[in-house]
Amino acid sequence: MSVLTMQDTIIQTNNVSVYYGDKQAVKNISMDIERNSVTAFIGPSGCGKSTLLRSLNRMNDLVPSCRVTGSIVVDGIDINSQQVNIESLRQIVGMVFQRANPFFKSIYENIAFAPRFHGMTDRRELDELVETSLRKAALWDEVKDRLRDSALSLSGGQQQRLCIARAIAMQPTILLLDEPASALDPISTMKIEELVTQLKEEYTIVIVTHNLHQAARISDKTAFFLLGELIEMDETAKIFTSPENDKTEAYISGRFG
Ligand SMILES: Nc1ncnc2c1ncn2[C@@H]1O[C@H](COP(=O)(O)OP(=O)(O)OP(=O)(O)O)[C@@H](O)[C@H]1O
Repeated sequence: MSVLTMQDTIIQTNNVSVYYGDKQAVKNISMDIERNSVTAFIGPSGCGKSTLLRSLNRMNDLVPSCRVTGSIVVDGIDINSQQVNIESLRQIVGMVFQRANPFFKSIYENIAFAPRFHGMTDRRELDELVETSLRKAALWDEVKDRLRDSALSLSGGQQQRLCIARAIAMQPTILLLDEPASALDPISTMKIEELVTQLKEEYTIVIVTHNLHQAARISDKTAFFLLGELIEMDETAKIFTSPENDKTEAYISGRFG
């Protein structure tokens, strides 16, 4: 492997399995994810996409029955090592969930709350961070005159972009998006898709989606999962036009799932 290739890999999973109690939800997954790319996880419901995604920032730690084996290296750090500080990890690897979950606070506070908690107290610095984060999440123009309004006064699509802005404010390297547009109308979905395409200039994005058209539109690489196994991962164009595996072909052509 060339040095350049190694530098380009920002997430490397090696033989990762995830169990809920005795049940194995993710089976021996080894994959490389490139820096500043969009990778889509696709596959039928229950195939382990979200479970694998959540293991990339140790969100599964919150599930007592959950156990992860194998190694996951993120930006050179073995994230399952005892020494890893989970808060720092989640700062590097931000996450946005299917249902927008803004805090019951103002639009401004949704962005400023965590950075302030982590020590940024200068008002001007916080103002700047709020503006930059909202701009990057393509929400600034819609909310700049109502920053003190409750985040809950925003539409569902705006709330989801606010959650993306909130994740961006922590200056992550990687953004994990778990079906971020599945609860949104087509226009809000389009905005999220445009946003993902812009954000990959600065961040590495891994997105779980049920929407195959969405995966085809916005991702560089696509990984197809079935019953906890990674069946095939390749350039998105290849997965959707000439996949190697018959099961991938059957799934993308709508024959099951
Ligand atoms: N907290 C949990 N406790 C026990 N089992 C779980 C838990 N979360 C997920 N599972 C099981 O693990 C398997 C994989 O679930 P996961 O949510 O990762 O799949 P998915 O591909 O993301 O599905 P979907 O597309 O429906 O969100 C499923 O069988 C599911 O029932």
